[in-house]
Amino acid sequence: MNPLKELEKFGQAPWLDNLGRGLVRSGDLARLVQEEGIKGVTSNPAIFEKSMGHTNEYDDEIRSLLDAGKAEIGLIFNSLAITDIKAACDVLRPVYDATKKADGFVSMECNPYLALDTEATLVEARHLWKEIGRENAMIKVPATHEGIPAIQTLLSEGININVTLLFSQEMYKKVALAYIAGLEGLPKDYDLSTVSSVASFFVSRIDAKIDALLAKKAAEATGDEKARIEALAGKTAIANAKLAYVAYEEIFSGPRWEALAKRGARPQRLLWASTGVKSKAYPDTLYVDTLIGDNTVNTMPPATVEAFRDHGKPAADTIKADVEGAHAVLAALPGLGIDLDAITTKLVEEGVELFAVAADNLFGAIAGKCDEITGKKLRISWSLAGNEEAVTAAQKAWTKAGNIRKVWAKDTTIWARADEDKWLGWLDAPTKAKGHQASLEAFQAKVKAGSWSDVVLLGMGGSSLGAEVLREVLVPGTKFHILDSTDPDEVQTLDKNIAIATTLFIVASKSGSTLEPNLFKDYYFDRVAQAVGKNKAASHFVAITDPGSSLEKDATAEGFSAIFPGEKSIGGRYSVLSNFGLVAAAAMGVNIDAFIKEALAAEAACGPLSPPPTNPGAQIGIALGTLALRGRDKLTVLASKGLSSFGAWLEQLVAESTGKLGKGIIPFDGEPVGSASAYGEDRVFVVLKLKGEEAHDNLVGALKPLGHPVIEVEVDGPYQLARLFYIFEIATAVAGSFLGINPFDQPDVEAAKVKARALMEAGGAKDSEKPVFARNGISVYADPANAKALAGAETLEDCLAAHFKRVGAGDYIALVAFIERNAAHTADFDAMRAALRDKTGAAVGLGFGPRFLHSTGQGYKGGPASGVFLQVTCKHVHDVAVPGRGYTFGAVIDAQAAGDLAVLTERGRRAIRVHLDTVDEGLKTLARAVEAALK
Ligand SMILES: O=C(CO)[C@@H](O)[C@H](O)[C@H](O)[C@H](O)COP(=O)(O)O
Ligand SMILES: O=C[C@H](O)COP(=O)(O)O
Repeated sequence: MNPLKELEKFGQAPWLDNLGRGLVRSGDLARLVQEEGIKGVTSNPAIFEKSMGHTNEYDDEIRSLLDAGKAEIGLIFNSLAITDIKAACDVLRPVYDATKKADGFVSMECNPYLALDTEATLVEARHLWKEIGRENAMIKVPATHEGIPAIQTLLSEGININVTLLFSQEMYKKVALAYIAGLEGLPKDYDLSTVSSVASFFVSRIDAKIDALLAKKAAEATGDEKARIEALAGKTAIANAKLAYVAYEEIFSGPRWEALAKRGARPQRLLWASTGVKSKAYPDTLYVDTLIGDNTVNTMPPATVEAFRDHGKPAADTIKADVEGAHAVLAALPGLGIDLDAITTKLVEEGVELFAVAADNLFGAIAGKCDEITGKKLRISWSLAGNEEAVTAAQKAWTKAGNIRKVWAKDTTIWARADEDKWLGWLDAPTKAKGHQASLEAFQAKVKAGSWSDVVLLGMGGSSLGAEVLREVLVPGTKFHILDSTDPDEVQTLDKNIAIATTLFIVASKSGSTLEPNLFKDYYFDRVAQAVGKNKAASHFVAITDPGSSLEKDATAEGFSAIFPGEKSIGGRYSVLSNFGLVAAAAMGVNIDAFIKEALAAEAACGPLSPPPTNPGAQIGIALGTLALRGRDKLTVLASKGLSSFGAWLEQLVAESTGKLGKGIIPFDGEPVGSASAYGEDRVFVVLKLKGEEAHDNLVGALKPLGHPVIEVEVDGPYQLARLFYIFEIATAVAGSFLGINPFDQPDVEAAKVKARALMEAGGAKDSEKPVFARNGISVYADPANAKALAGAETLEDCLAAHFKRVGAGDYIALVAFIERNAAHTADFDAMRAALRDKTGAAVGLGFGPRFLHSTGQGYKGGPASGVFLQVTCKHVHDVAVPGRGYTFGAVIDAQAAGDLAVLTERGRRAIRVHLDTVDEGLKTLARAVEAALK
């Protein structure tokens, strides 16, 4: 007779420790059940890793899940695994029926990441039980200290439990008692025969550990002692199992148990797991032959099933043989310095870890499959220039610590343990956007029907930069304008470019209280009222603002045509995939459905179960964080034409998120490209590329051999912009963890705002101090500390030379200009940036005020003290009054410049101001002077 089938006679059920789609589909499992006497199936993360990660058997289901928009890795895994478990349950159902619910079970393990979390295990186990929906399923919960209470609770809810990762007698007893207590917790009239449980006692792993120690001891011993030690090899695991069986017989007898048995309860069977031999020195059926006993299970890997069927030795109660000898084996260990308790404790820890690693690999493999099936639309390539090891080690550490899951669990311990958990609403912003896609599309239709000649978005920083990128990348040339400057020239330029009577205005401000958008609103409301009449003006206005903000109140009172809510748990710079970007996108004619789909794909790719090696956001963040700690903290953005606007948004995200407490990654966007040798040792390059476009390829090619780290991200088309937004949000949050800061506050933006407000209240900024230099309509101002550095300077060139002479290794330069942001001015500054970079070797940033105050301004003031600043202000020849405020835009921008400089100098930063009486001409003179100063 087939030895496998014979086991039944001796009360043991052979189960198969394997599951996969092919096994079920091919009919092999049914054959094993019908012909070979297999009575159950166990699965675990390592088993699923083999079947899902290394076959194509799941491709069809993955494809249809992806088509249905279900791209999250955990969701895909659960769906694939549950399909298999259900199918296997159906194959085993005849066994379940024939044995009157005593056998025929299929086990699915709870997510191993939850092994040390009672509450999460409960949620997961209940969910799996419900989803599988089969009476002959078992949910596997590990026998950790946290697992035991969950096991008892789940059993008391009538859920079948396979208790896994059991190694010690002590834990086994706790598990058996938890089973009894669980059954006792069920209602008095509950049919206890419907609840089943097995206690999976692991075998071969114990021998693997102990034998190694014995071998060491034997090597040190001689003669009889050596022989005695050698004779112990391959004995501990079996001895341990024998004693567990003794405990089993004790626990499942006596009055407490009998009371339950009378109500139909079945004893919790001991299941021998890990029964494939690990050492070739042992017979391959060792852990079956020796562990046969009444009411037991042995779950065997396929090779052991085959071996036992071929030459197994079924016999009655081998488990009960020589219990004395088993005691003697275990008693001999302490004398050899082997602490079995310590080893079994370690084995549980390792078991949890091993399954977590298997899950990492499994989820990574699923992520890889998804990319393979959909065709990877976002590709990352690296050249880490000597930092590979550090980055890989960091990636491993992040995987091991489960830090991506911690990000999603809003666990503040990975940042600065501040209030980071309150600012993570952006993590599932794409999912939420999908939920209100219809309202966005309705708004889009309304805007279209309105036949507006122009749409203008009024806002700052996080409320406007995303919209700017959306316009430039997705609908370039559209008459969608953005105003984010208080410079009177810039306001007037916009005025000239729009038809005021037929323009729709979107006032965007999360807080609703930011000065600039409120001034813009007052100004344009007045202008529209003049053009179309006071009572019609409000119909030309829409607001995007957080619920309860002052802007919401004003917009409601004034009767704006629509008010879109922001979300309080999403800070401005993380808000582009919420209404702040999406309402703007709708207004400018972006295909909302296509955009949200791409965002959802990124959310899925960066999800909690997407481990760092396959999680694009985590990968970039870990690299940026590691590199920053190694001195590569000047993030230089190089982009292809179609993505050239992305850098401005990225600058805000990175600088405002990381630049604080004297630390930070300082971003540089739009710096004119130079020769590879012009870049310092403190750079890290992020290259953004739209497929088919070139992104400074020659420079990038030359940077790598010079040892500069380069991270290249290529996307297939413009709509993958949504992925870039999301991935860099994750990357920034992850990089922030490396710096140990809170990536969601912006303490130093406020400092400059306070100063500017105080100046306005005091009647505006005034040049009370004597300039250090003044000639031909250009004057240079400096506070006493900075003036010292300019001492003796007689010309503008002298001042600049003395100022920039202070730039040292690792420093950066920032040109901050409170003048109109336009192409001509940018070109003049670009010339200065290139010259300064080439001469000093420092990274050179450019920011137009007040726009940059809501962006890089945070990093400049709060980040490392390595900045050297040149502020440029100008005289306002044609100033513009802000209605109802009693002051002009010119006065505001002057106060903002003065406020910013005051904070910089207060903090001891190297900063001077150059004031231009005539901006266009003055700027050209300044550019020439910079050039001359560097000679
Ligand atoms: O379901 C169970 C135990 O309940 C099994 O799948 C159990 O996890 C496996 O037997 C073991 O993980 C296999 O262990 P090993 O052979 O890798 O040491
Ligand atoms: O980045 C955010 C800006 O400081 C603007 O803030 P706000 O949206 O509250 O107006």
